[in-house]
Amino acid sequence: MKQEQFLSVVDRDEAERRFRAALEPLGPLGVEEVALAGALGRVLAEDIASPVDVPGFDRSNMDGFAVRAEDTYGASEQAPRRLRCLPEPVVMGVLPVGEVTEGTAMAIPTGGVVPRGADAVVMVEHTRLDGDHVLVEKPVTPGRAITWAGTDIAQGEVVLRAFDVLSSRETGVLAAMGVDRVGVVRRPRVAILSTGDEIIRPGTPPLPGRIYDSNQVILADAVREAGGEPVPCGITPDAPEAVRAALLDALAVADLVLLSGGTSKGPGDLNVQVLAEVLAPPGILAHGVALKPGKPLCLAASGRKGVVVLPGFPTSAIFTFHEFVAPVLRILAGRARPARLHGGEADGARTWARLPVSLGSDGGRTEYVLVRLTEDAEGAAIAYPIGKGSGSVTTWSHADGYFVIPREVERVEAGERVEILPVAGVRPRRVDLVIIGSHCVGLDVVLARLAQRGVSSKLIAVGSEGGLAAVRRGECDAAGVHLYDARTDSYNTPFLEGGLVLVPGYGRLQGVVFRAGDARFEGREAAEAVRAAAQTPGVVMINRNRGSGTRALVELLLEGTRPAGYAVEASSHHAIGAAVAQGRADFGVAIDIVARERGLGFLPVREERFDLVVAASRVERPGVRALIDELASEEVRAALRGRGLLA
Ligand SMILES: Nc1nc2c(c(=O)[nH]1)N[C@H]1C(S)=C(S)[C@@H](COP(=O)(O)OP(=O)(O)OC[C@H]3O[C@@H](n4cnc5c(N)ncnc54)[C@H](O)[C@@H]3O)O[C@H]1N2
Ligand code: MOO
Repeated sequence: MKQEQFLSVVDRDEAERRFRAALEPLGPLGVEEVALAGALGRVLAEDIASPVDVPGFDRSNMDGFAVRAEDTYGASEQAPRRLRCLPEPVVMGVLPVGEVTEGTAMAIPTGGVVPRGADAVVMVEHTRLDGDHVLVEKPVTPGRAITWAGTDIAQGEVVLRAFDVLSSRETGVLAAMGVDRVGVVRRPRVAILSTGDEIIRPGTPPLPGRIYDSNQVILADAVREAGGEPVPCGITPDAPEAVRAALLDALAVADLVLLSGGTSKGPGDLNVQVLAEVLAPPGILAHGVALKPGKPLCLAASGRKGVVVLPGFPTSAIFTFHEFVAPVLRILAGRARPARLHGGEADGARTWARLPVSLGSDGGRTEYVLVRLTEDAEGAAIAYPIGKGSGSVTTWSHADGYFVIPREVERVEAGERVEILPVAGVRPRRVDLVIIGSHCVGLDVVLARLAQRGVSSKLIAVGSEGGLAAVRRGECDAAGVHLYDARTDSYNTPFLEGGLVLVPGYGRLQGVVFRAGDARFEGREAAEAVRAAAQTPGVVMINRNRGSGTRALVELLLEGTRPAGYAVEASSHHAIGAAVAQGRADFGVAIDIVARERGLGFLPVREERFDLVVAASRVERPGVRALIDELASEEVRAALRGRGLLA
């Protein structure tokens, strides 16, 4: 099959308009009856009027005696009223046969039916027994300790309304009215199909070049959250026949069909062509939408059944799901709320935040930038863009919200204010400790300990320099840094200035990593091995990004040489480990933990310091105090050593 260009890239709102128009009239699906036991989370399809009074009878609220209030007037401990006890007490669950008349009382339990003639209940604590009489020591007014029939719910009263979502509060009320089956809106069935030769199921062993199917899971659960019922359809290879067969099956069972992947321009991106062949009119409505993430999105319909090919990249897939699909699902499920995720009316909390960094945008595409929020010293919100790209799976799960860069805007400057819109299902929460900077496994150890102590934290990974800048601007409590100063040949301390305090962290052993058994490195001394490798034809290195502490070390070892691979700059220790393990490079510089985790050879060079930098003005904050205490504690230092760190 030949590759075709995107039909035409349309505006976001135009794409949505076409999709909605094709599905019209759009409203809740039909009604189905379910047992109360399975009604949680369902949407009521009808108003519920109570078939009974609740309570169904005048009920005593106390253990005591049913009396005529007027017989107790004037009673006191000194001068109690003496009433004759009727021989038959009220029995739970049974209508009393006797009657309370002037000068008499009937023993009654809490929840018992108030007998004829009585208009109040005296609690047992205010009475004494005297043979077959009861002495009442306190007067009661009519109605005292009685709940009258129908005062909680009157028969015929509408208690729950159509489109109420049933939570435990509502199901309890239904039970109290004796209702055990309810009419609810049928849940839209959403078929979910992942496509791609490289996609494998979670739970199977990892394979080189393969990717776990995360879209299927996040989409299925997002469908549930929107009130739908996912119909997982598994993984289909990039083969038109396979996709066609799976699509036909999906169309037969579902109210809406979602595919992910295979919608851009690669040779395996055939899904849209299969759609074009298989779908009944109107077919494809938009393929290519001017937004980021999500450009290759394809919106289609087969009859009035929506069919959507979401981009394969996880962030793009879930973002476009929430933009275009979830609102439709909520309507079908009877859960529609009037406001859209963005635009016009408010939907959840909206806030403004300041951007700490400048940001370029493609222009020509509406760009959605997912952010993590923190606060500056004055409590103003700061929005850190999560710059991991559409292929990231953690961007969505880390995001506290997002902002929109309109099509015509090509750059947003540091310091500009942006409007933060909520990410579906997320309520930004305050944490006790915000750390911005470089990430390290050791930091995970410390933060896990803090969590056990009830100290919540948020880590925004922007690298050492970004962290230092953030702590200077007062945007966080601490920065994790490993910054090398060549002039003093030392770490971190030279970068401290007025108002910043160093909290000692730990060391990480840096060295040369290579595939175990490689005679060019095995058993040699690091500097000498790199010197020789740099002269050997065919040896390929992998470099670190400029500005990183490790890069400075690489330069030192290379002594001005530029072996093959020098221009390839990975941005983390793990990336160095992967490149060497997978044979894309023969050596690189990383920390020994990476070598150990991947079974690589390691030639030690020197220790790098990972410390925390705190603003002096924040040292006494409880979260920061706890961080300092934990880092100094012997348990944490032992745990750090256990992870191979020098503590
Ligand atoms: N030459 C061009 N290439 C690309 C363009 C373009 O305009 N011209 N658009 C880019 C954009 S933007 C996006 S977004 C991606 C989307 O591509 P597809 O929707 O065709 O998705 P795939 O190529 O199949 O996969 C992309 C990526 O996502 C991974 N993936 C796929 N399915 C899953 C899944 N179920 N779970 C987890 N991850 C999944 C897949 O392995 C790929 O890594 O195209 C750009 N390319
Ligand atoms: O649209 Mo893609 O989602 O930008 O990466």
